[in-house]
Amino acid sequence: MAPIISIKSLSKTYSNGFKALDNVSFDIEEGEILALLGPNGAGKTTLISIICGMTNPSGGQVTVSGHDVVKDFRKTRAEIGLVPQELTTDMFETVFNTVSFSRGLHGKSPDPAYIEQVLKDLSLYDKRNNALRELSGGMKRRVLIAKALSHQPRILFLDEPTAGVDVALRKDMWQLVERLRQTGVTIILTTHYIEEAQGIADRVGVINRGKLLLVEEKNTLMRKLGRKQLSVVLTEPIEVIPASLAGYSLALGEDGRELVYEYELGSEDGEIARLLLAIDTAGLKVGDVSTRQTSLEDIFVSLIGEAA
Ligand SMILES: Nc1ncnc2c1ncn2[C@@H]1O[C@H](COP(=O)(O)OP(=O)(O)OP(=O)(O)O)[C@@H](O)[C@H]1O
Repeated sequence: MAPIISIKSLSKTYSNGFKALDNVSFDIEEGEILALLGPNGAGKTTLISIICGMTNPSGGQVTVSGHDVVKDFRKTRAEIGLVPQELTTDMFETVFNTVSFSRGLHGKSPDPAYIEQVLKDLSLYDKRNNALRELSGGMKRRVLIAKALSHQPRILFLDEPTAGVDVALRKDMWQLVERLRQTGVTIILTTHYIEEAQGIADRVGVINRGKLLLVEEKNTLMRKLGRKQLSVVLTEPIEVIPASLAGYSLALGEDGRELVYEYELGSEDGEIARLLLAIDTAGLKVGDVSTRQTSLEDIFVSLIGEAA
């Protein structure tokens, strides 16, 4: 199947000479959830702005459903909903009118029943006749999402949707993303809450200083770069690791009570049992054992560190 979004050799140099994107190429498949990760200033918003036709690229091309985002702006923009980081709209307008108006801007005929449903889905229905200035920060965030969904887009961009929102709203947002995924909407999100991306994304892209470092299936990435740690707490401290355990790459904790063993995911077949037996044979008494798995955040931090 042809990708829904295709990005080829995309570059962006701002008028002040700053290169925000450098030769970025990748495809986005219909129906997937892609998490774009990167530190502040990496170029994520610039990339999203170009795909949404709000910023012109300096080089390269982006197509949405086969249409060029610059030449066929109206066609491509109609397929996209964008949830920006901030609400910039008339604060005296009501919630319902704001969202309805957004639908009209994308050239769709009015559909009050659909707008009502969107407001209900986002727990905004009770506030439909309130002016935006009367809403809390969290509710304004919900209005941003309602606006982005007002014209039934096939693609939804969420730029930092959960930054600065409370736990309940974050949960609601991820549930909404999950519901939209089930209806076949393609979702691209940026977030600094990497553990949330780990939970919801099908694929992960990492951008740093305008360059795409990788884009990969989340599970493949976790398998390739993920590691596990086994921590064995001893009842009595030791000064050195016994020679009989030299075959295992063990690290001894500072207090001499903890042996840490790192291994690759998927390679644990029988190895842990052998190690525990070897520890016992070496005369060490085990008080506690625990494991820890590398998170997407650990992988992200090491990727960004390597690229620095
Ligand atoms: N209009 C502009 N003119 C000049 N430089 C810009 C402009 N817009 C963005 N930049 C610069 O381009 C770089 C990328 O910015 P961008 O907003 O795309 O990053 P980001 O990855 O979205 O960051 P964040 O996570 O902080 O939102 C930054 O260094 C930023 O200062």
